[in-house]
Order: sequence, then C-alpha cells, then structure tokens
Amino acid sequence: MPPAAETESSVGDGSPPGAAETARGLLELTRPGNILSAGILTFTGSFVAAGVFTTPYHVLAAVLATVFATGAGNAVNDYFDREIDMINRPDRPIPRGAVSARGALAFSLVLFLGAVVCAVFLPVEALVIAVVNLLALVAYTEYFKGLPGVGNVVVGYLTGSTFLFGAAAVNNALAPSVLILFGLAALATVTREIVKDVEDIAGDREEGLKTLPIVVGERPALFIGVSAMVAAVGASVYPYFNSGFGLAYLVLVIPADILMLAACVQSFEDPSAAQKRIKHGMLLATAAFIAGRAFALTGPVV
Ligand SMILES: CC(C)=CCC/C(C)=C/CC/C(C)=C/CC/C(C)=C/COC[C@H](O)COP(=O)(O)O
Ligand SMILES: CC(C)=CCC/C(C)=C/CC/C(C)=C/CC/C(C)=C/COP(=O)(O)OP(=O)(O)O
Ligand SMILES: [Mg+2]
Repeated sequence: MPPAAETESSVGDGSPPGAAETARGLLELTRPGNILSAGILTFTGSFVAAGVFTTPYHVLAAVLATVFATGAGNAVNDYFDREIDMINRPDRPIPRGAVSARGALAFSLVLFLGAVVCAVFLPVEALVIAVVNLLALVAYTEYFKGLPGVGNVVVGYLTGSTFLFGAAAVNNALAPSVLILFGLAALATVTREIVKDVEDIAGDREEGLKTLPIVVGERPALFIGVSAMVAAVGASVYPYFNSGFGLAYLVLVIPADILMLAACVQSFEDPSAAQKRIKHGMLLATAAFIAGRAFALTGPVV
C-alpha cells in the first residue's frame, strides 16, 4: 500500500488539490459535527453545575478550548492513522490527497495552541483537566489506541470529561449531577469505541494494533461493550430520581437508551450501522441532559 503523501498532497489524477479542496480537507480533519457536539457537552456541564452563569466568560473560554482540543485531537489522529486509513477510510482528507500529512500535523498543532490559549483564562481545576486532556489527545493514537481496551477507555474518559471541564469552569466540577453525566458519557463512548474497533478490525490487524476485538475476539469484545452500555442505561435514571432533572429528561433519555441498546444488539451483525446509531442515541441523550436541567423540578439540581 503506497504511503500517504507526507509533504505534498495530490488528488485522484495526481494534480495538487485546489485551495478550496485543501480548505475543505482541513475542516473535515476537525470532524465538525464532533467539535460542535463536544462544545455542547462542555456547555451542558457548566449549565448543569451552575444554572444561570455567574462567569459567562469562563464558560465561553471552556467551550472554545473544547472545540479547539477536539479538532486538534481528530486532526492529529488522522495524521498518525494515515497508513491505517489508506485501508479503513481511503476517503478521508489525507489518504485521498486533499491534505498532506505534514499539513495535517501543522494544522493540529495550531488547534492545540488555540486550546491552550483559551484554557489559560480558566480556574485552575479546569486548567488541570485541559492539560491532562491535551496530553491524552496527543498520546492517544501512538500509545493508547493499540492497547486492548486502553484506547477505548481513554476516549471514553475524554468524552465524559467535557462535563467535568464545563463544571470546573464554573468552579463546581464535583457536583453529583455532573459526575453522573461524566459516567454516562464515558461508558457509552467506551461501548461505541469497541464497536468501531470491530468495524475497523481489518486495517487495525494489518497495522499490528492489539485492539480489544483483535486480542479477545469480536464477539467477546462486543459483549464487553454491551455490558458497559447496559450499566450506563441502568444509571441513566439517576439524574431524574436524585438530581432533580425534570420529566423532560425521562421523555428524551428513555428513547435514547432504547436506541443505544438496540444498536448494541445490531452491532453483532452490522457494527458499522450500529456505531452510527449509538451516536444518534448519544446526541438524543445530550438533548435530554439539557432539557432535564432547563426544566428541572422545583429546587436546585444537585
Ligand atoms: C446511557 C446514556 C444516557 C448515555 C449518554 C451518552 C452521551 C450523552 C454521550 C455523549 C457523546 C457525544 C455527543 C460525543 C461527541 C463528542 C466527541 C468528540 C466524542 C468522541 O468521539 C470519538 C470517536 O471515536 C470519533 O469517531 P466519529 O464519531 O466516528 O468521528
Ligand atoms: C475538554 C477538553 C479540553 C478536551 C476534550 C476533547 C474531547 C471531547 C475528546 C473526545 C475524544 C476525541 C475527539 C478523541 C480524538 C481521537 C480520536 C478521533 C479517537 C478515535 O479515533 P480512532 O480510534 O482512530 O477511530 P476513527 O479515526 O476511525 O474515528
Ligand atoms: Mg483514526
């Protein structure tokens, strides 16, 4: 398999991409849907932890830091994954020649710098989370992704940490309602990451990665993933009964739970469709968190 272009980029006919193709490729490297979702998760963490914001500029800085960090993590992941993606995802910007490997790396470094610039304005507890997360994002692909289950847990922590980060920006990172949202997002993300590893097993095996499905087998790995999702679904009623989230939360989170559990069953036959359906359920659950806090039962959310 010819290596992805390191310094020069060229599209299908060998000609260099135009400026528009390169710009589209750079935007695509950030995975815009993910950076938007991640920013919403951080905002939700602040919203759940503080309700009406006493420090709106800290919330804005935290949301922007999350957007930059997520974009940087996605871009540097595609840089390190450029050989695997020649097999698994040839349509991505680097393997298709829209962006050179070196260009993607430089772009990710600029985004990492943007995250740091935003994070330095935050309270120290939020700054600590940002530093840990940025180091984890740089190290993920090279050091954690190829270790069975470890990479899945790292991505699960990073996703769930957005709630902690938003809450830390308003000096309330350890609110029980925030901690439960962290756990729900982390567990559900671990499940989706395992399903994605089953989907990507061919390219990962060719690159010598020891992902969970490669080490323990696809079905045992999926059973581990389903167990994590069952635990998350079971815990998803906690915010309604113990944190003061209103009925609007249940009305939205129950369909989300059903959708994600159904996707887990589907993952044994069609992991590609299943991982996408899990993501849809996650987005519906995010709406449940926001609605639950917005229409909270009388009294504070704890
Ligand atoms: C049981 C229950 C109620 C769970 C709630 C789960 C929840 C709200 C999860 C939040 C997930 C979410 C909206 C994540 C968006 C932010 C993000 C960047 C996630 C990390 O994604 C890593 C993934 O490998 C990227 O792959 P892809 O999505 O295919 O680009
Ligand atoms: C709160 C702060 C400051 C940071 C958090 C940033 C967030 C939300 C990170 C979420 C996880 C994330 C974006 C990880 C980046 C690496 C990544 C894309 C992992 C999954 O990649 P692969 O395992 O290679 O799978 P694909 O490339 O096929 O998606
Ligand atoms: Mg990748």
